[in-house]
Amino acid sequence: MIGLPEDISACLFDLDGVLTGTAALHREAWKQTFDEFLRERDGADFRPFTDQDYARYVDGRPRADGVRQFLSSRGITLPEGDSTDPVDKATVNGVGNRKNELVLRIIADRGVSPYPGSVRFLEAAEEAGLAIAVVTSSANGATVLEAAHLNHFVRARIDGIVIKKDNLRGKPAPDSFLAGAKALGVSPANAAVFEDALAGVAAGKAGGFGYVVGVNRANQATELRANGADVVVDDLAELLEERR
Ligand SMILES: O=P(O)(O)OC[C@H]1O[C@@H](O)[C@H](O)[C@@H](O)[C@@H]1O
Repeated sequence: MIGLPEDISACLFDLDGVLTGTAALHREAWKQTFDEFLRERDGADFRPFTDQDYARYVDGRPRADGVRQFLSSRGITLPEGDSTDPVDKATVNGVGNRKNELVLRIIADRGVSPYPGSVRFLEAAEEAGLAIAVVTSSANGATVLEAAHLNHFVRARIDGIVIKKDNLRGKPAPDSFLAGAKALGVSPANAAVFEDALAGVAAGKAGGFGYVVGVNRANQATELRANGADVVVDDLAELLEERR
C-alpha cells in the first residue's frame, strides 16, 4: 500500500537529501571549501565550483572520493595525506577535513530537519512491516539521524565510518547498499533504494535492487532516470498518494 512493488520487503534510504534537508548544507560547505582552495591556487579569476560540479563529482560519494573526483575534473591531483592533516594542508584529507569542519558548523548553527513527507513515508513503511536501513556515504550519518530524531525507524545503518572500516567501494559502486540489504537479511531483488544523488541511483541500479526511487531535490529528474531510477518523485509522500 505504499507505492512499491509487491515483492519489496525492505527499504534502503539514503540520508542527506532523502530523509533530511542536509544535502544543501553539504553542498554549501563543499562550495566554500573548493572555492577557497581554487582561489588560493589560481588567484582571483579562479573558476568557481558549481551546482553541476556538485551533482556530477561529489553528491552521494564518500568525502575523499568527492575531493578526488572534483579536483581531477579540473586536472588537479593531490597527495592523499592522512586523517590528522590540518584543514589548510593541500592533501585529499586536508581538503576533506576543511569541508567537514564547515559542514559541522553549518549543521550546528541551522539544525537538521527531516522532510515531513519522508517521515510520513517512514511511518507507512514501518506500519506495512518493511525493514528499514539507512545507507549514507556520510561519516556524520549517526549525528544527523539523531538530530533529526529518526533513529527509532532504523534497524541498520551503513555510513561513511562503516564504509571506511570495511573497505567498501563508495557509491556509485553498489557495495554500501548491498551491505545494507545484508544487514537486514534481504536479497537486493526484494529491497528498494531511495536516493537523491546521481551516484546513488547508479549504485542502486548496479546492485540489481528490486526498485530504485529517485528523489528529485535539485531539478534533475531526467538525470536521475538516466542514471538508474525506476521512478522519480519530488517528495516521498507522492508514493503514498499514488495508491490511495
Ligand atoms: O563529509 P561527510 O559528512 O562524510 O559526507 C560525505 C558525503 O555524504 C553524502 O551523503 C552527501 O551527499 C555528500 O555531499 C557528502 O559529501
